[in-house]
Amino acid sequence: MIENTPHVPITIGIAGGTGSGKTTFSQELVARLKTDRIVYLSHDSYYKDLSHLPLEERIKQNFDHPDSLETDLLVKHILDLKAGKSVDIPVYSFVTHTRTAEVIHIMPQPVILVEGILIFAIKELREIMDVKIFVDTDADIRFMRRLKRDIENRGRTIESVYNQYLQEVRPMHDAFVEPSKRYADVIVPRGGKNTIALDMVAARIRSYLI
Ligand SMILES: Nc1ncnc2c1ncn2[C@@H]1O[C@H](COP(=O)(O)OP(=O)(O)O)[C@@H](O)[C@H]1O
Ligand SMILES: Nc1ccn([C@@H]2O[C@H](COP(=O)(O)O)[C@@H](O)[C@H]2O)c(=O)n1
Repeated sequence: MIENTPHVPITIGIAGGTGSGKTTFSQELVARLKTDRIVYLSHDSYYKDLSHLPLEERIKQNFDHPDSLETDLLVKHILDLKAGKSVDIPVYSFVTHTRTAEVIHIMPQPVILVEGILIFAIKELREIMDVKIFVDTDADIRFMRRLKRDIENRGRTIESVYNQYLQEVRPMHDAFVEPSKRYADVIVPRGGKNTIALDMVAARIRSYLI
């Protein structure tokens, strides 16, 4: 049950492991809704800038631990949007592990969609979500998707994806992401291809927007 009145923006969190289909699910949702009264924030945009470190040091960071993200800024941005203020979202590069010089200016809207692997694992974020959806996909499928995506889009080698997965991604998933599933209101198998779940969530948002 969503308790917000139409005057207070509603915040919907979409969590799940890396490669689970969070982005795909969010994009499908936005496409179904056919409205510009929704803003989309990814926790990924708030990775800390590592430009002060040489590249060989940047790649040694654990990007799957909560400390690698500037969560305070994401919380502030969500609260600002809820209060009717616009915000400037950082733009992050997964190739250089740095924030670019650009920002994306976002105006407040009645629906705030927030996505990220750790958003239910961090209390401050979890507590400002009105609806929590966890996209649940088997680890082997997630790894295969990630391998392809990281090589094609994030400038990685097969070896670097293997090593990062074994050293950081899998242990941090087990320590933080998987246990955070218990906080979800809805658990969605098959992610962005689950049309029943997408229709149900889209219908609930539509009724809120009327
Ligand atoms: N249900 C699906 N079937 C096949 N490929 C998918 C599916 N969901 C996502 N993908 C692909 O897997 C990759 C990772 O999906 P994405 O939505 O970006 O995951 P996440 O945001 O959870 O990391 C993308 O290349 C996407 O196109
Ligand atoms: N510089 C970085 C920052 C993050 N990552 C990885 O991104 C994953 C989270 O993004 P998804 O789109 O997959 O949910 C996370 O598992 C980090 O390992 C990275 O590789 N490099």
